[in-house]
Amino acid sequence: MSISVGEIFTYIIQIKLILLFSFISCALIAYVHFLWRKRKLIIKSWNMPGPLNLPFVGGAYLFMIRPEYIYNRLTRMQQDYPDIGKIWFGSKLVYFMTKPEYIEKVLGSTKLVAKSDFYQTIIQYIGEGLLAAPVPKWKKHRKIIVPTFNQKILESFVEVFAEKSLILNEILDENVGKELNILRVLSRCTLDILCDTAMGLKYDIQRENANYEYKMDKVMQLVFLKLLQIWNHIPFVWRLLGYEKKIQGYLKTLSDLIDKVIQEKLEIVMQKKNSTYIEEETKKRMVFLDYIIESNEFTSIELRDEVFIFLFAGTDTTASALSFVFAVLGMFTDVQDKVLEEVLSIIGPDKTPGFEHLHQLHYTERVIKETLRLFPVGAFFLRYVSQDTDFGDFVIPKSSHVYFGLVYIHRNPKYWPNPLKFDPDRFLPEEVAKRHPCTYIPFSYGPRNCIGRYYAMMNMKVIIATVIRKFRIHCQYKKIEDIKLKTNITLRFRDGAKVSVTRRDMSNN
Ligand code: HEM
Repeated sequence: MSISVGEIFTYIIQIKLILLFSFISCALIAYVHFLWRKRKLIIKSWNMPGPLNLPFVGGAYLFMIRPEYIYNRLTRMQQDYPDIGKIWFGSKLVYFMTKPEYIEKVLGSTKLVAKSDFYQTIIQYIGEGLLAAPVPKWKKHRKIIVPTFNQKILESFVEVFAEKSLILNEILDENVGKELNILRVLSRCTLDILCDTAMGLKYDIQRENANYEYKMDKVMQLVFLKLLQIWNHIPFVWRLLGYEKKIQGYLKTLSDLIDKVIQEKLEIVMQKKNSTYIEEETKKRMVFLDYIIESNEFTSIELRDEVFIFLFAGTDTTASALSFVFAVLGMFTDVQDKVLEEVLSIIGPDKTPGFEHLHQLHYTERVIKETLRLFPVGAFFLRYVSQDTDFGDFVIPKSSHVYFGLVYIHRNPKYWPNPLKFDPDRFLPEEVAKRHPCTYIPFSYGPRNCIGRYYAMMNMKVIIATVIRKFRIHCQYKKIEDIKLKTNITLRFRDGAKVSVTRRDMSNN
């Protein structure tokens, strides 16, 4: 029996129709299943405003744009839905809030300390250190780590901040008059400082050319892409695009540094154990890594994860914040002159900055705070809502997530009049007292806030004081509006910092 060409054609059409029908049916069943599984969240969040959600992807289609524009879109979303809004990101219900009272309710709670599932990507590549750790581990580790940054220990770090800032000055001196990649120079400096202070190991990272900061930046860019571009959640697509190979390549160099840090430290600890005489000096220099090793509470993987998270959270953030401070000082010469004047009057023209000086640098501190208001380098973070939480007018249901985007929170005209004006006096104590504490949260807020905030402030003051006495800082941007932002987890200049330095003639500054 022979089959005609026409019949073959009809069969093919029929098979195609069956396949199409099966596909649509499967998609429909999957979608109904999704709606059924998420019914409680859907019903409870029904009246909350937010952008249009499409089946399967929710509002994630909004982020199908060039990565450098994603943060702007997130900021616009906060602006479009004042106080609070919601978006479905795939199967995740995410609230974004800007009203300080709401923010306080979440961040101030001792019950809502879990990080959102979005941190799984951080865990996958950087590990389960404090920043992303699940709650039981976080509680145990935070209790051990907090005392390793107490005032006495911080005080002993000032000497290192100053010593490493002098190397930074040498590097700046070699680059006088050139437009610098200031973020890179500062990242090397803060990494050098962190290895010496928190890890107790002396390296010469500022002079070495290992490019740790470059690779860390790349890792963060890729983590950010994986977080916010939903197709990257599919492992096959992520690999196909070549991102897995790239990120593993960058991670290799960072892993080598972490292994080196831990290996050297363990050797020192062993030597100490085997020696009957422990020098007073060694005892005095016990720091973060010594304490966590000697606590015997960390497995080798946990130790590695904590070192990694501190190398990232403690260096990239501070360097990024400083790069914005430098840009601001370069843009507003009157502010720069006032900072210099304060540094000269409190520390003097040549004296090494000491702990006793730092709390007297009031104006410098206000400049740093105002910079962190406009450029909150820990640009966003998320929490997981582990129980229904009543906000009076509405309830945020269990199993949803909350997104905090700091640029909009810090530039919200409702709480910050003339928000783009750079005005350090917003941080005079009497002005601060007028505001709700959650209008300004550069170091987050509540029990899971930044563990290194005092360290960071002291580190920044020493670096600024050291640099400003030797160099005049210049920046090509003229006003805050000119600085376009992007983020790779931490905040960055979209078009570079455009900062340069010239030597200061101290006879007329
Ligand atoms: C200007 C500098 C810094 C800024 C703006 C900053 C900002 C932040 C923010 C916003 C968070 C909360 C992140 C989240 O909830 O996901 C955080 C957490 C954290 N920061 Fe910082 N940080 C800075 C410097 C540092 C330094 C110097 C260290 C360490 C020496 C550090 C260590 C950490 C750690 C370990 C966490 C996680 C805390 C926890 O979950 O318990 N940070 N930081």
